[in-house]
Amino acid sequence: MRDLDAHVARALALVAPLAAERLALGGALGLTAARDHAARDASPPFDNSAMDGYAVRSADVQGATPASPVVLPVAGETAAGAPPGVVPAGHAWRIMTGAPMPDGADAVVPVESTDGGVTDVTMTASVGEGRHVRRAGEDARPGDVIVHAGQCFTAVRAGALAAVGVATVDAVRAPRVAVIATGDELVDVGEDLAPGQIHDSNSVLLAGLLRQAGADPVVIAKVSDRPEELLARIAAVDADLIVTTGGVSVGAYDVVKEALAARGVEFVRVAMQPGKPQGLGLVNGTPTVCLPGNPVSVLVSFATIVAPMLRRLGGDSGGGGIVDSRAHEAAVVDEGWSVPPGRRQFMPVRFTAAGTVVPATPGGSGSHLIAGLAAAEALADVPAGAERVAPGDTVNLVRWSR
Ligand SMILES: Nc1nc2c(c(=O)[nH]1)N[C@H]1C(S)=C(S)[C@@H](COP(=O)(O)OP(=O)(O)OC[C@H]3O[C@@H](n4cnc5c(N)ncnc54)[C@H](O)[C@@H]3O)O[C@H]1N2
Ligand code: MOO
Repeated sequence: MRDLDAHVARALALVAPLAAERLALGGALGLTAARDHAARDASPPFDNSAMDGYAVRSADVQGATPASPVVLPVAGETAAGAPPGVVPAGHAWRIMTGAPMPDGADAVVPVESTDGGVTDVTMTASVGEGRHVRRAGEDARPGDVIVHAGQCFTAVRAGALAAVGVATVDAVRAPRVAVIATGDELVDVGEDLAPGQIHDSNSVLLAGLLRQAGADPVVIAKVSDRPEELLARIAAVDADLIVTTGGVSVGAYDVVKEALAARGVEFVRVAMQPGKPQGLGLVNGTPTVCLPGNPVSVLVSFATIVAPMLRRLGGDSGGGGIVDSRAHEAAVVDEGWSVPPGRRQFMPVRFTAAGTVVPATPGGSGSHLIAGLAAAEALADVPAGAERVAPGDTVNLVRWSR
């Protein structure tokens, strides 16, 4: 059996980063930055107040207490969105959160420490210089790199770029992926099941996993166990990656193996559970991954083999391992389970209220337990050689979307 890391290395050797394209910021969500993206504007763009209150020269309110308040005339006011005013010495300036500091002021007295006056204001607390003032550029200065090449444009990073005035970005285009489920037993969800039939859930699962990973599932198809049908479907595909499910094992009707073994795909057994039977190769020049049919095996194979390929296609330079090298996570196990001999195990787990993990499906690791998988929040990555995972053990976690 082939070691999983060796298999992933071969998978990564099949793919190379795709070209970049210029996009509006909002259209780049989930894609990878093709270059560093720097701030155009400062954040904050100007000195402004962190509080509703009064901008003052801090020296003018020194020593103010409830017992000996300081009274200052109010020279004017600024709301957020208005240009800054000018506060003369010995005066206060009414100001709202986010409004620009008036020239002359160096601190803000919150309204709670005043009587809220509009012509004169009584201050019952002093403030130090700079208090409650948000300085221009303290968050970012023009030219500061906000998103680095190779990082994903997440919602948070898009928000950060918007704040510093970046409206257009260069992103690696989304990988175009064809999903082909195989099996005579498959019918679309929404249709009634005749005896022996099951709903094609792998297509739905894979298309969703691809979307969540920032890829574009351009083909979502299901074919029968006839090799000609599979080959015709593949011949019509224009994609960066083909992912098939089912038909890779040792059964009499293992269509994928039958059709693709002589066309560039190598079928191997990988030392993991689930997901042992796997195929990998170039079909008509297109990187092709053939996953087993069991739905839990599909999820595990996606997280361990397909996701790193998508990251490489998307230009991610981050190591190319199973897990994004910057996203390691671990958890303590609350309820143990057994581990198959000689195979690295990926157990679907869910979190307890205490932050520990337990198997997501009662009874453990059946690779057909797709409905039970709805409770899963992560995969516990258990090294080969362990006999059991016991309560109190720490396990590494693998996620399947970013
Ligand atoms: N004699 C042996 N039998 C099996 C072995 C083995 O080593 N020796 N390995 C088992 C393991 S492990 C796996 S995993 C499966 C892999 O089988 P295939 O990839 O050939 O997949 P199928 O036989 O086509 O399907 C397996 C299972 O999954 C269901 N399935 C398939 N496609 C879908 C779909 N699109 N949506 C939902 N469910 C699907 C299918 O009905 C089967 O129940 O082989 C074991 N057998
Ligand atoms: O290796 Mo199979 O993938 O156990 O279900």
